[in-house]
Formats: sequence, structure tokens, C-alpha cells
Amino acid sequence: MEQYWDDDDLLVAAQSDLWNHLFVFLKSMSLKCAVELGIPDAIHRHSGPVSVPDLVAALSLPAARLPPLRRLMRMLAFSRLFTRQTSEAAAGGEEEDLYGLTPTSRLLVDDAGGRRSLAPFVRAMLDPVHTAPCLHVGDWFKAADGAATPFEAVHGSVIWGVTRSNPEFNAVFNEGMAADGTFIMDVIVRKCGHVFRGLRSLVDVGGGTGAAAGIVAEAFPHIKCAVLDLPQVVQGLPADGPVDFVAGSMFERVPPADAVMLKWILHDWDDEVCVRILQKCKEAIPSREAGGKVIVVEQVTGSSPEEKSTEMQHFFDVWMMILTGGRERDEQEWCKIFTEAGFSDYKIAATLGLRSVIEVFP
Ligand SMILES: C[S@@+](CC[C@H](N)C(=O)[O-])C[C@H]1O[C@@H](n2cnc3c(N)ncnc32)[C@H](O)[C@@H]1O
Ligand SMILES: COc1cc(-c2oc3cc(O)cc(O)c3c(=O)c2O)cc(OC)c1O
Repeated sequence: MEQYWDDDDLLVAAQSDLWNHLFVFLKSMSLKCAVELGIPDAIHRHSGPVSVPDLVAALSLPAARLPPLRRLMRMLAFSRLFTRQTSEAAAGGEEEDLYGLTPTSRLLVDDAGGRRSLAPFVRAMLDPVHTAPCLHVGDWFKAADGAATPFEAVHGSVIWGVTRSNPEFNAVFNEGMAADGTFIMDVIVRKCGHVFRGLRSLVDVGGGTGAAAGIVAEAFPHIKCAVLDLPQVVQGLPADGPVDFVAGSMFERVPPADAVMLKWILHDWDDEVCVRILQKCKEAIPSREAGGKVIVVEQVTGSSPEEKSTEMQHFFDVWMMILTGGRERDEQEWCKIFTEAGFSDYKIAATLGLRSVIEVFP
């Protein structure tokens, strides 16, 4: 230890690492700003790399914001959200950096009817309702008031209570989840459509505003698709579309179907509650021989050899700890929950990035 502190190179490297931990939040906050300003859309509309003066004009920003926008764009390009190239100076003019989209910022562009834009997801996750509890995790650890999560300690209610009492946040949250639902279900039906083949009906439990179920209905028109979610989520949604909406609670009754989908639901809850949810799902489906199954879309931690993915899995686990009191699980932990809920077998049908599609059989 002594030796370590005697090495100035290590000392300075440790300080740089500390700064990295300290200021990495500026990455999220600058991303939030870029989405709020609509920078990815503006670059897309320009159909080619764009200078900062052109961006200021396209976004109708005050001229005084030109120098700070240059600095923000330089940082975002360094973080690989945008590309940056220096243009030739026009005769007598100044050199201007030009900014373009990367595959990451392309995900934030609202085209094809907004289908693939993940901008609403960014808005939802970085909404102050979500970020405020992240600033109070230390207080929550020390408090003896019994709040189950930092979210509850700050907002005085679980997240589903806030979506009920705060219509603005309810809309932002549901739009964010729908953006992700459309994005990932498109990939799931392409990459592991066999999971849905042969089904006559499917109910997406906690399926939000029906984005994921809508993709299944579009890809497999013969499957009768329904969504069960809380009243504040499904009320007012169209009754004549490809998906039927049922207002209710998965703790009371799951509508009968060949398959139940649980996408990003179980990680919101502790093991005992997951078992109860799965038991309700099991009551809703026929036997395995008759085609019954539960389709779980969740992370299986430890399944990726990449350090970056593993870091993200830890982030998710802490995110769930802060917001819902849920957790991420490895394969053994999933297996235990499925078995305790009375299921006989499961199969990891595919792993797409950070999430896996798991078929769970009665
Ligand atoms: C994390 S979101 C996931 C939404 C969607 N499945 C997705 O992956 O985008 C959790 C969903 O569970 C719903 N939910 C929470 N409690 C519920 C309950 N008791 N019964 C039915 N849905 C519930 C929420 O309203 C929300 O839509
Ligand atoms: C679907 O991809 C992601 C989902 C989430 C996420 O975020 C929340 C936020 C919240 O207030 C309550 C919740 O129950 C959830 C979720 O269940 C949930 O899955 C977060 C992500 O990145 C941090 C996602 O990529």
C-alpha cells in the first residue's frame, strides 16, 4: 500500500479514474439535452453532416447559444454519439466542424412513423421522476423509515402509484416503454419468430400501450393478441385496433391465452412476487402438449463475456434496486423461480444484446 502511494504515476492515474466516475453523469445529461433539442432529427433532416451554425438555425436557437453548442457537440462527438469532421475553410471563411449521425444517434431519429426512435425512451429514463431517487440512495441506506426503495423514499409511493397520480409522467413513461417495445420486438420476431409460431392467442401481461403486442399481431396476423395492464395505462386506447386491451392486475387474473408474454416485468419484483405472477400466468395457459407457454423477455446476467455488457447488467440491477425493488437474475435464479411457480422446463430461445427470450413450459 505504502509503495502504491509512493508511485506518482499510479497516484495521478487513480485521480483520473476518480474524475471519470465523478463526471460520467455529464454523458447522460448531454444526451438528454441533445434529445430535448432534437439534434439527431435536425442532422437527419439536413441529410448530411451539418455545421453548428446550421444546427443553431435549424433548431431556432438564440445566436448567443452558438459557442456553447459547439462545445456540447465536440463533447458528444468525442463520446461517439455523433461523428465530427473538419471542413475545408471557404474562401476567407473560418473552418467549421461538421457533425453527422453514428449508428447510436441514428436510433434517436424519428423516422418511419417514429417506429424506431428511442428518443422517448431516453426522455423517460432521464425524467427527473427517475433521476431524483438516484440522488438519494445514500440517504435511503441510512434511513430507518422503512421505504422499500429510494424511489419510494423520494416520491412517497411506488412507481405504479406515481404513474396513476401523475398523468404527465405516466405518458412519458408509457411512451418510453413503447419505443423500446417496438424496437426490440421487431428484432425478436425477425430473430426468433419460431417462439410465436403455432400460437393462436397471446396475452402480453404488463404490455403497456401495446407496442410489443402490436408487432407480434402485425408479424403473425392469425395470433389474437391482447394486453393486460393497469387502468391508467390502457384506458382510452383504441378498442378497434389489432390488439385488445384489458384493464386489470396480473395479481388477480390473467386472461386465458395459448401464451403469456412477460417482457421486462419480473425484474421489477422480488422472487416471492415473481412466483405469484408466474402462477397466475400458468393458470391462464393450456398444457405444454396443447401449446401452452410463458415467454419471458429479461436479462440473464452472467451470460455475456463482454465487460461492457456486464457493466450494463450491474447498472440495470442497481437501477431496479433504486426504482422498483426488483433485481436482475442469472440463469440459476431464473430456474429456481420457474420451478417454484410449478413450471416443468424452460429454454433460452435467444439472447439479443442484453436481453434473452426464455420459453417457460408448464
Ligand atoms: C417496466 S414496464 C414494462 C412494459 C412493457 N412490458 C415493456 O417491456 O415495454 C412494467 C409494466 O407493468 C405494468 N404493471 C405494473 N403492475 C401491474 C399489475 N399489477 N398488473 C398488470 N400490469 C402491471 C406497468 O403499468 C408497466 O406497463
Ligand atoms: C426496456 O429497456 C429498459 C427498461 C428499463 C426499465 O426502466 C424502468 C423504470 C421504472 O421507473 C420502472 C420500471 O419498472 C422500469 C423497468 O422495468 C425497466 O425495464 C430500463 C432500461 O435501461 C436502464 C432499459 O433499457
